[in-house]
Amino acid sequence: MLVLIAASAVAVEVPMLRKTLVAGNWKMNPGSLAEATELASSLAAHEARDVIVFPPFPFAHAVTSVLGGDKVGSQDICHLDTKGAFTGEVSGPMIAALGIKTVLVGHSERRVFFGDDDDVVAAKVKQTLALDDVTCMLCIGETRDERDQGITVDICNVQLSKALAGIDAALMDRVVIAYEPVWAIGTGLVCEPEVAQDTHAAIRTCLAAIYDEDIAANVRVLYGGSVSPASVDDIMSMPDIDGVLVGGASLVPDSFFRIIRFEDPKATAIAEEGVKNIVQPVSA
Ligand SMILES: O=C(CO)COP(=O)(O)O
Repeated sequence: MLVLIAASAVAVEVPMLRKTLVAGNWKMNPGSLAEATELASSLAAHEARDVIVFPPFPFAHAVTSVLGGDKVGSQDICHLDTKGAFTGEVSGPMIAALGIKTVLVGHSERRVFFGDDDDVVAAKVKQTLALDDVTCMLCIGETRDERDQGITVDICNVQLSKALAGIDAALMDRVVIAYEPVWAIGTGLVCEPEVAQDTHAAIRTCLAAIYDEDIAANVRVLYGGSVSPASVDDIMSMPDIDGVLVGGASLVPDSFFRIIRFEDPKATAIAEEGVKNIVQPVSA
């Protein structure tokens, strides 16, 4: 994706830069409200980049008070467009009432342990995007068995196509994809950066087929699965990886801070290239 910048009466091309995003999925952690607010408070000082944390529902209000709704996400959303007798469910409007601006949908733990199939995931995407100004972070990814069978891209394509069925192109600026190979989650087995890059590129190809090249180039695609301070820089050096969705390491402040401060060679290179282009002299 290239954008035109007018400088000194010439239009020069610089690559479009997708904004990076680091997200921490706390899952069913930490064990107390005091720990949750302490974790949130320690993060409040680290605002250099886009960062979002997903606390458990009962802690969401307190964490939002510390960090603000822009930096807090909901781990789930009810797939139904209603209120009423649905014990344990949390609706979109309830989430929005907290000022939360991002909802995680389709995490493999929801798919595997709580039966969120592709239809439920699609309904949750719809409920999220029906909320004003709320982003849907849609998780997709293959199991070990599916990778071994060589069907990783097929699985991602099916999950993407089904989750986004009926979602208008105009809403895609409120969708972030999180590619999380199931076998890499919580196992310490990070997907090799080049291997993850191939899948991210395939995800963009799929988005281009569903929508168009522009949307494919602009949607942020994050990687998740055993991301750590040791692996984040290599992962983030890949051209189609725009951020990371972190589980375990997001609960350890020093680890998460290091992840937030990942080295960003793409931004540096693009910034330098942009400056070079913008100062290029006008030829006679
Ligand atoms: O599932 C994840 C984030 O949603 C990844 O978890 P881990 O970083 O603990 O592997």
